[in-house]
Amino acid sequence: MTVIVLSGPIGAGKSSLTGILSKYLGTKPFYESVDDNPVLPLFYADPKKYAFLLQVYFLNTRFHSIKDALTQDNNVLDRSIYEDALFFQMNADIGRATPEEVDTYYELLHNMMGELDRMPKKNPDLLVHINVSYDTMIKRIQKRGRPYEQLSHDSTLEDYYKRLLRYYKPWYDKYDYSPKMEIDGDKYDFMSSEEDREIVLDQIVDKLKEVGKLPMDWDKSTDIQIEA
Ligand SMILES: Nc1ncnc2c1ncn2[C@@H]1O[C@H](COP(=O)(O)OP(=O)(O)O)[C@@H](O)[C@H]1O
Ligand SMILES: Nc1nc2c(ncn2[C@H]2C[C@H](O)[C@@H](COP(=O)(O)O)O2)c(=O)[nH]1
Repeated sequence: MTVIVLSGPIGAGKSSLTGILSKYLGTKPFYESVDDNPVLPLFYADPKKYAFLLQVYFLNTRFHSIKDALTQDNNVLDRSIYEDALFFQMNADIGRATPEEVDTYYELLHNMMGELDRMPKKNPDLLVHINVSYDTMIKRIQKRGRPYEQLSHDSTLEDYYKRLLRYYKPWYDKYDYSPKMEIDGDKYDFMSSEEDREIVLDQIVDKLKEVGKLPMDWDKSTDIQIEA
């Protein structure tokens, strides 16, 4: 079984690359709950009131996805559970959670991570992190068009998004649950450019070979079989 998780800020291209990668590798994609998430619009309308509820909602759905993913042979998840605390910590730091909510959240997270430790596969095999600049992030958020995420909807989101990018750098540097790699999301348009898509897929395949999850002689013409 091979588990690949994507990470990166809002609009970085995680869901898009999850779809591309899982199709390419012949594995199952797992997406985080966004369009069917009833708390997300409430959070953007009143972050202080809903930050804790949203975090618990996401933690719960991420946990479900991980459990589902572990019943499949190989899979790609569009966001890691390890980013959960990053989001909540940032929201707490800007006063959107009470100390009691912070304590309860960390206790819950700790309990859930403890459950993960008991699962047949504790950690992913590879984390693929998509780096984007603020400008790219905003362009992609606009392109995707969820109304409540737009700067035109709420100008304070500029500070929120810039802050989020600042939290990601140390988070990625510290991440050590699995091998990891970065994709340059500013440089490669893996959505519209076939050439860029190939470059990015090659980078991921090379890393999977390096960490022993694909045979060294594997190439695109071979039947796609991720090594157990
Ligand atoms: N590398 C890329 N180049 C150009 N457009 C992209 C790229 N990655 C994603 N997009 C576009 O940006 C938007 C956000 O991508 P998405 O995959 O939903 O991001 P995320 O899941 O990280 O929030 C979508 O409209 C998608 O088509
Ligand atoms: N407060 C939090 N917001 C979160 C979290 N995970 C995702 N999100 C938000 C950010 C986006 O508006 C939306 C989807 O995220 P994408 O990166 O997939 O675009 O959900 C979280 O843990 N806390």
